[in-house]
Amino acid sequence: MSLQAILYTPTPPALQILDQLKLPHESVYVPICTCEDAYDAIKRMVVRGAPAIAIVAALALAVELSSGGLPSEVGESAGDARAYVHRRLDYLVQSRPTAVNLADAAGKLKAVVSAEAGTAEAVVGRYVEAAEKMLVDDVMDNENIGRFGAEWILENAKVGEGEEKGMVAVLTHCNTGSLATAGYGTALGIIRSLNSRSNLTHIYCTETRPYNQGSRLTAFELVHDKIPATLITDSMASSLMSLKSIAAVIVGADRVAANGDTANKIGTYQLAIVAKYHGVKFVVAAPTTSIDMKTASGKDIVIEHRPGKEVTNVETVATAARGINVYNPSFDVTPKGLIDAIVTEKGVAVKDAGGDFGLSRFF
Ligand SMILES: CSC[C@H]1O[C@H](OP(=O)(O)O)[C@H](O)[C@@H]1O
Repeated sequence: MSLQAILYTPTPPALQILDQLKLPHESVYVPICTCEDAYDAIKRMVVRGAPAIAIVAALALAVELSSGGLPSEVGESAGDARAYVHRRLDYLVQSRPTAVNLADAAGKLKAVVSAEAGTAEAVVGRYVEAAEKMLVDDVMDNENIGRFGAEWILENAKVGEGEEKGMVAVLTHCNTGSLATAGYGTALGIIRSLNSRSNLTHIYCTETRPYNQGSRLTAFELVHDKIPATLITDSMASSLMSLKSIAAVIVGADRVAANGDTANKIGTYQLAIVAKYHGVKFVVAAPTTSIDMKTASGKDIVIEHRPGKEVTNVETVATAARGINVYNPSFDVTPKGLIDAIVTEKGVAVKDAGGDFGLSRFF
């Protein structure tokens, strides 16, 4: 049975998320009944992953509207309903700033309700229908990313010879699987596709300090799926690429700027530098919901900084000297020059002779 970060039923309207702060030790689902529940869960990273947080936010409002309808103080007109939906989405978008998926979903949902000229009930109905479609679409997008990414790597990366003819070993960072999306995953979706085609010899996953998405979540998914995998600390990645034949580094994205610069989990940028040095392909897996054509380049991407306790503590145990200052940016930006391919559900973008990814063709 595949792992699911998000459980949703339309009737009765109910949303539950897997508490990722408790993984890998416990698999506990927690109910999300209101936008406040969703905001808190996203902020505290009970649920995380660029696509997953967008879908949880969208469905939380769907459950809130389906369960209790519009609050009495909102009014009964379609205009009142539209304004209320806009306000709730604006609130949810503030929960985490770097991943564009949340703002992208909010913008699309606002457009849907703004186009509904009927009654307040019709506005609510259109919203719920559009939010539910995001859950379904994300899985299909990830399966397409998996297929396109596996094909590109096998055609363009250093594949094995002899006994490992046509096979590849790859490295991934953070968690981009079923625990970061509605299912299957983006970068991990490519890895699942390589594995299902029997073209994967091994995957190395980084621990991904300080939240440990790699050791706690990606390792959990790979063991669950019985995919041959090895966990390394973040500091081992350059040595691994110097000693092992790694065909590609495959990572996710929180926000791909219009020029291809990519914000992703902290530590991604240094992996791209090391990959370039060792001639290893560097592949970004990003649904078009992670591409922000309104942000020109990486320098314009807001980087979330998180509490120092994520660095000084492992769960409740303090491991750092009390009183030390902490620098804890949750993301960094990899410049487009270090990226060989951006794999979307609509196809693979590579740079032209002028260094342009031409991402506008996907919109
Ligand atoms: C397909 S998930 C994309 C992206 O989201 C993760 O960030 P976080 O765990 O802080 O939500 C990570 O950067 C993944 O690469």
